[in-house]
Amino acid sequence: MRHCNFRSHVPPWETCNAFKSLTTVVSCDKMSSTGAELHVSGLQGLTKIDTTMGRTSDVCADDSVPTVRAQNLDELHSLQVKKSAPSTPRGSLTPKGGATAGTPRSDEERQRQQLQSISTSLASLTRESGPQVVRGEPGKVPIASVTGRAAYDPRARFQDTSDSALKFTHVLYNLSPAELYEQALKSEKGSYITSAGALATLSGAKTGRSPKDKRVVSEESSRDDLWWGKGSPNIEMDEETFLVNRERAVDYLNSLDKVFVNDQFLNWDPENRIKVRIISARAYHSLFMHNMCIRPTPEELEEFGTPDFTIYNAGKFPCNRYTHYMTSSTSVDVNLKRKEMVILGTQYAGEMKKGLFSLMHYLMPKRGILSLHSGCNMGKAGDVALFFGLSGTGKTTLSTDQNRLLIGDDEHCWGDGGVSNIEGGCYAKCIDLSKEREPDIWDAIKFGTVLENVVFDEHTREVDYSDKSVTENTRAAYPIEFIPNAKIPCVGPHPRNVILLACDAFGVLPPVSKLTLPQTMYHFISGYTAIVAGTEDGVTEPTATFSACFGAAFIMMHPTKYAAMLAEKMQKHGATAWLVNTGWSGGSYGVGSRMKLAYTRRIIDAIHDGSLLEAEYTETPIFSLHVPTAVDGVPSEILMPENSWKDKQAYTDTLKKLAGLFQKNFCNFADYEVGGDSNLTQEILQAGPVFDQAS
Ligand SMILES: Nc1ncnc2c1ncn2[C@@H]1O[C@H](COP(=O)(O)OP(=O)(O)OP(=O)(O)O)[C@@H](O)[C@H]1O
Ligand SMILES: O=C([O-])CC(=O)C(=O)O
Ligand SMILES: [Ca+2]
Ligand SMILES: [Mn+2]
Repeated sequence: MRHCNFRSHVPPWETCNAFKSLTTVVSCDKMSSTGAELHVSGLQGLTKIDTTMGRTSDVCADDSVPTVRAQNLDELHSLQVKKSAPSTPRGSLTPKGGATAGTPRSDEERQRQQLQSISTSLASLTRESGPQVVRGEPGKVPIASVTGRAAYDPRARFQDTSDSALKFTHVLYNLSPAELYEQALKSEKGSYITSAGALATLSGAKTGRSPKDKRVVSEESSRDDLWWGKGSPNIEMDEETFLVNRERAVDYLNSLDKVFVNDQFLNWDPENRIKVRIISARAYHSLFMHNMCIRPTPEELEEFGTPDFTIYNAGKFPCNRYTHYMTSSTSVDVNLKRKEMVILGTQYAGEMKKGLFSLMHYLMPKRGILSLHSGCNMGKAGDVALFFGLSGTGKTTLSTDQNRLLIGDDEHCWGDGGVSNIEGGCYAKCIDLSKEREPDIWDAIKFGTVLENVVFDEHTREVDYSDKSVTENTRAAYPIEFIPNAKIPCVGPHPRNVILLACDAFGVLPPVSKLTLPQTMYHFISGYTAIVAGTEDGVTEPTATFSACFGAAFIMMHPTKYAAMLAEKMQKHGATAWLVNTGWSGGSYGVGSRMKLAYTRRIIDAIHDGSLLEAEYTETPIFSLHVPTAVDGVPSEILMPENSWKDKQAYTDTLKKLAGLFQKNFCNFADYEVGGDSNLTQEILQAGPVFDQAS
């Protein structure tokens, strides 16, 4: 038998058995000469094919399995996906924010209201009343739709001259993690499933936040409450310019085939819960926020109503640099009066998380509730600890503790009733993550978790957590219930211990010290940590970072406002503060080494169980820190830093250098007046390092 020519087009790796058997059956002779004739004769009616092929009926088909109940493939596929059933009968709830309070609503009415609300969120000048929104993916039969403008004013329908006004906006509303995985894998390059089941993704050109591109609208409702000027994270923008950026983001979102909408909550304290809506262009962003914010139950979602705050995340779409106030292509803009935030030119998801945190730093203190950049956990006996610290100092690592209940890893509120987590998830650093050292975080990286900017094996999809090829800021975002001993609801009583974390790359701060109240205020306002800048360039000198309230990038009011609230609450509830150095020991970066996590954990254990409070203390020079002489499970020689440094002169020089940096930084706050005078500030100032520059 001769083979056809087409056979030779097939690359050698495709000569599988199936293909071979096909080519032996379909011979060239039939293809070239009789093929056309067969087709023609087929039109006239094919002779029925004899399926018995001469066999007798004792050889039969395998019908031991019942056949599928479908007439065609479409029908078969429709059997696969079952419609979600509502978990409560409609109309059985008393709506809080809904427009139809008290009256039962039909499914359609409820969906129409939901879409109307989304359409209103997406209103821009091209359509005034919002776009025509359709629920569900483009190409699929719409589940429900509302026509934005036409619904308000049918006469105005033909006055629009913009194509975008005529276009439908497809809304993927509060999708589940599985649906978001599918969306990401289908349309977002750089989406992969890792061997553990997490969704690996890239955040694009930005792998961290862009604080210099953050703008806050100066308007009459909040202007006088906010902290402006030197040291403040609030760089001013006017209302008009905000609208220019808002329009740009909304028009971009509406130009897309589909947008993702998340309606979720912030704050586990039911009295102070905030409803947020996040409109974004990527499944990655939707899944990230699904994990990080509090997830509404189906019943709560039904009654969601109008959001208290809305984020428009245009992600990769840049701002226009010709726009007033814009100094780069990235802009993250907060408008407290409009209750909106616009993100242009960055896909880093942390902008949304921390943008909402800024909002809480405004809303909560106005209600007498302190917002905190801290982790929080609780012992079995109900003893709560807060962990403050700048990025990378150990909030997530140390609040995730197998012996304690996790309330939250990053953002909390402290009110009259105790503490509450603002978020519904955790955002852990993953660089050099190991199962042995951080077992709970390791196990939380599974189906549903977003893994940002990690590197993995192309075949096994096994993540290499030591790989910094994309960035050192690799991250995992997972729902808090992925931690087995999470405390749900994420609330707790008043804290007993307040732990200030610093990663001191100078290696001169003791691994642990007990703070007086003025010292606590001093270190809280200072917000110190030291990172090692430019390791790639061979620069080994640590750089001190001071960030007021351990989160200057997120606070909205003057730091002393938060500090005074902290002092008042600590005093009232009898909390003890500690300064824990999770950074270097035995010398600065390059000479010493990072504190063993196991030692830090023993120190934290001793704080929790109350034993450290009973310890004997000695005082350090210059910083006057009270250092315990012994901690169970920790070598005593590392407790006083000067004992662990070989070069004593280098230790003293480095200590003075750091003290000088503290003093210089504190000058920014030294003459700030609280309650009409600066007495409090003076007392706090005296709790800082004291030394003679010349000696
Ligand atoms: N002694 C130590 N104590 C705490 N963390 C340590 C220690 N040694 C090394 N580490 C590492 O330092 C990192 C601490 O990061 P972590 O995620 O806890 O930061 P964070 O304070 O939560 O910051 P962010 O606010 O950015 O989330 C982890 O990667 C952890 O493994
Ligand atoms: O916001 C981020 O990108 C990460 C974080 O928690 C912080 O920086 O404090
Ligand atoms: Ca963290
Ligand atoms: Mn943080």
